[in-house]
Amino acid sequence: MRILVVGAGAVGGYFGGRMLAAGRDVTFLVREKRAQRLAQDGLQIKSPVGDLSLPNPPTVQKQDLQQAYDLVILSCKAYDLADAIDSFAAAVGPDTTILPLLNGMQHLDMLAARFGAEKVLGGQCVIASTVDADGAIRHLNTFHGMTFGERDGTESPRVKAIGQQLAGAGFDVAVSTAILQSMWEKWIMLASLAGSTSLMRSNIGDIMAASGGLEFVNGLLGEASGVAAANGHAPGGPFFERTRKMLTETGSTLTASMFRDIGNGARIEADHIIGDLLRRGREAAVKTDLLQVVYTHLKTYEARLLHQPA
Ligand SMILES: NC(=O)C1=CN([C@@H]2O[C@H](COP(=O)(O)OP(=O)(O)OC[C@H]3O[C@@H](n4cnc5c(N)ncnc54)[C@H](OP(=O)(O)O)[C@@H]3O)[C@@H](O)[C@H]2O)C=CC1
Ligand SMILES: CC(C)(CO)C(=O)C(=O)O
Repeated sequence: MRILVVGAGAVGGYFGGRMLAAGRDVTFLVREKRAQRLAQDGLQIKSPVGDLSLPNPPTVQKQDLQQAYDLVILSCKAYDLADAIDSFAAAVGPDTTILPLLNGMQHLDMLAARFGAEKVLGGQCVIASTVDADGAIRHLNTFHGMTFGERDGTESPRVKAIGQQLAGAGFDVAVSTAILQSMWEKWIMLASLAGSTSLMRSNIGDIMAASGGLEFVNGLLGEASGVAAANGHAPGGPFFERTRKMLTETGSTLTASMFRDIGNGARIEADHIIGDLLRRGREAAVKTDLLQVVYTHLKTYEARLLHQPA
């Protein structure tokens, strides 16, 4: 199976690198600077479950993409999505399947609009990884899983084939018959964690120590869950309880990558993770007051980034 991984960043570099090391036919679609870095230093993964050093990983840039691939794994940030879609379009043929790993949901609609709904799987990954200043992928804990499935919940031959191809490639793989529900649940958790830690400028433990902190996090989780329910994906009881416990744990040092990105002056997925949830909530007349405050806060940060020197 010919696999094109779009982006060799924290997610794509990690999973693509593991697949490559396991002998899968993987090529990374990259932009010029990343291509140069990979040619010079190779793909380096630093991980508590095992480092990898892959000299000369196969890369291609958009102007050289000529053939269709069997599987396109999409791992760009949401703010790069429109550009990435244009970049990998030449790799999508009649039999190509697209497996996106972005957080949020809106990318599914954008991909379906461009390539046809039947080409697009649902997908998500459980990992915490980042790209160091030297270009190496740093895996921050021991979780590394990828889950995907048909959006209509069927167990199609193609998801079985992809599951077989990715199994044994050095990370956990699961084919799901309820991938949209899983994606919504992850979105609820992430929007609540990213929203609260970014707005309150600290970790969950500090928010819990603050007057009104517990009520704020519970309120945000309630709003996000309300939007999901109004969109036909009410969070399951066990998921909700687990998430509520995790997001309200006294002394927890938990933060979201969005909080850390803000600290580093980096770009964030404000529209994809919070703005889109807010929009869907408004359309369904769900209470979204706290989400609105979070969104305004994040958009203010983005406005400030625009006039700060790089
Ligand atoms: N990192 C994590 O722990 C997790 C991330 N996610 C989600 O996964 C998605 C990806 O995140 P992450 O990997 O952290 O992001 P990164 O910024 O680390 O990686 C994204 C990569 O996509 C590349 N890219 C963007 N546009 C193009 C293009 N047109 N052509 C080729 N390459 C392109 C970027 O290239 P360049 O280097 O040129 O900028 C970059 O290397 C996000 O939606 C995120 O929310 C989900 C779970 C965990
Ligand atoms: C799920 C979680 C919290 C794991 O890193 C995440 O995706 C993020 O922080 O952006």
